[in-house]
Amino acid sequence: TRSAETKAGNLYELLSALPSQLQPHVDSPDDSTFIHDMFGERSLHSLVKVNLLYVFLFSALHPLKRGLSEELQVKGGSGGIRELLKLLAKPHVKSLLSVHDTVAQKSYDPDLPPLPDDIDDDEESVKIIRLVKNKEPLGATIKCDEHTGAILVARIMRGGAADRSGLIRVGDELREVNGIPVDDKKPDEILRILAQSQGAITFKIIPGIKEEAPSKEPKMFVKTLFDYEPAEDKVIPCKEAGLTFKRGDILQIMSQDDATWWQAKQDSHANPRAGLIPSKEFQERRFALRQPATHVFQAQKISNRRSSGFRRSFRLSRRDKKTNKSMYECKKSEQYDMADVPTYEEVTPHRRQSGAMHRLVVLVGPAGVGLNELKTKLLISDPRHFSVTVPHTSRPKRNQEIDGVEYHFISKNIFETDIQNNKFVEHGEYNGNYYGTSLDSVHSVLSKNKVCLLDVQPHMIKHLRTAEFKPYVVFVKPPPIERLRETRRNAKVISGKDDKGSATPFSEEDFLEMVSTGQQMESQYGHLFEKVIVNDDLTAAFSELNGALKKMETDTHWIPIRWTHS
Ligand SMILES: Nc1ncnc2c1ncn2[C@@H]1O[C@H](COP(=O)(O)OP(=O)(O)OP(=O)(O)O)[C@@H](O)[C@H]1O
Repeated sequence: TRSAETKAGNLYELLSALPSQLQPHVDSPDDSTFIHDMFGERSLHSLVKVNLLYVFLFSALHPLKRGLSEELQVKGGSGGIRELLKLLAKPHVKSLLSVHDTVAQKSYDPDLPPLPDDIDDDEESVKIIRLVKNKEPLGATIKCDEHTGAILVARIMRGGAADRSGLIRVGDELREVNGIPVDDKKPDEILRILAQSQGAITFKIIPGIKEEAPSKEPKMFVKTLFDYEPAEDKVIPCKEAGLTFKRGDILQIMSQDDATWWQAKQDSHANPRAGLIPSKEFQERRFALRQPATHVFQAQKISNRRSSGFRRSFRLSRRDKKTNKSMYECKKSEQYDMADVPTYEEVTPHRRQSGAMHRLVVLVGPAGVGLNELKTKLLISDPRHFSVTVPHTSRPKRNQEIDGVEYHFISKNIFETDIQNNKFVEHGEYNGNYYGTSLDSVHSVLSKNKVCLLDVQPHMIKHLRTAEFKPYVVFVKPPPIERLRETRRNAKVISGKDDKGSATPFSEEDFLEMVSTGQQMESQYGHLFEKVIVNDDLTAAFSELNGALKKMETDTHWIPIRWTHS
């Protein structure tokens, strides 16, 4: 027994070491937890122990397998043998060994039922299918044919149990489940029978005439631009078959055969089973039907607040500290654009080739959140790598200023023509003069192979989303108000209401506005943000931003596929 225990001890060690040995071959955290749980199971350890004891008794004492007790008795009376005889005579040891034998001799091959003999001649092609059902759903949906009333397989979920079996096809007609005829039953009742069935389920099926051609569509990935919870979707044909996702998740589209319900799986999950998601067209349609009145109203409300809450400046490039704030009002239309219903965007992995132009870094956030502070820190940290644009203005040049350094000075007429010709990313008016950031000024930074840091109002992002700029949009978000009060105790905000642009400590109203504007921006434009950084502790926020930008340059990121074929 000691030797058996030593073996068992070694085996336990082996069992406990296995999960970490297997770790490198396991991709998903779910699988890793499963392996840990399985090898850590006490019942598995006990089984090993029983088996070893058995093996020890019957192979170590070989050839005494039969009539072991008698043989031992013949051998006579050492203390050890007597003890072993006593042990073997105990009823629970006897039952344990007989259980072992029963289990070891059992055949676990599926036991298929005989073919039913009542098959009609014209039902030659009937299929009897037996699937063993575990906790996993079957991965098929059924429907009642409008004309014939037959129960048909409506959909096979890619990667699900039915799909993997390869035995059930879309269009197959279901005749019986576990011997129960289904032709007089409604799909709901059949689903109930299926849900109640444990273990093996037998289906009698008439194969559909049209065999489903295996899909040869190329792999398509999308970034989701909205949150989806099938349990809350009143029209999904089968809630259990739905796929939950959060805005920003990357999904692989497995089937678009159905115009309303696509099949997709989470790219990051190892689970091969697809789930139902609303198709792009369907989601757009129902969004449009649901929203019209509220959206116009919301857009109006937001744009009223935005004149102060969404303000931005060209402060970094200016030397004149006195008038460096809120110099212009936004002129572009900020109406909600119904063409931009956020559903899915087709994406593809992208990695910047060394030496290739950098992606444009677009920073957005509510006024006062710290965009300038973060930008300045980046510039100081590596002035040869990061840069900002030089803005244009129609105001007269001051003595100490140099054209092309603080500003590009141009006349009001030229400024107006340039506006007409869409030469500006953003422009505005302040004290009777125009100010603006031109597209050329962005090109100029990028062509020097520098990372261009540009802060804009969030509604401008969509104009920058081009193959050339491949913008990497960072949203700088304010922390909760209690943290703002704490961290900004000594900070100054340049008041937008005050023409002199004097710096004053943040007021409670500034904090409230910052937080609420931040929330509005996130809910309206969040689908366009690639990175969200909470500017709580400044040093932490800066290092997070710096880290994200390094990754942007070296790692593979998902970008819209339309940016790759320009
Ligand atoms: N994490 C932080 N902790 C403490 N103070 C901060 C933090 N971030 C920014 N500040 C301070 O808040 C003030 C406003 O920051 P900053 O000017 O960078 O904001 P902004 O977003 O550029 O504002 P605006 O859009 O109005 O120009 C500055 O005094 C800045 O030093």
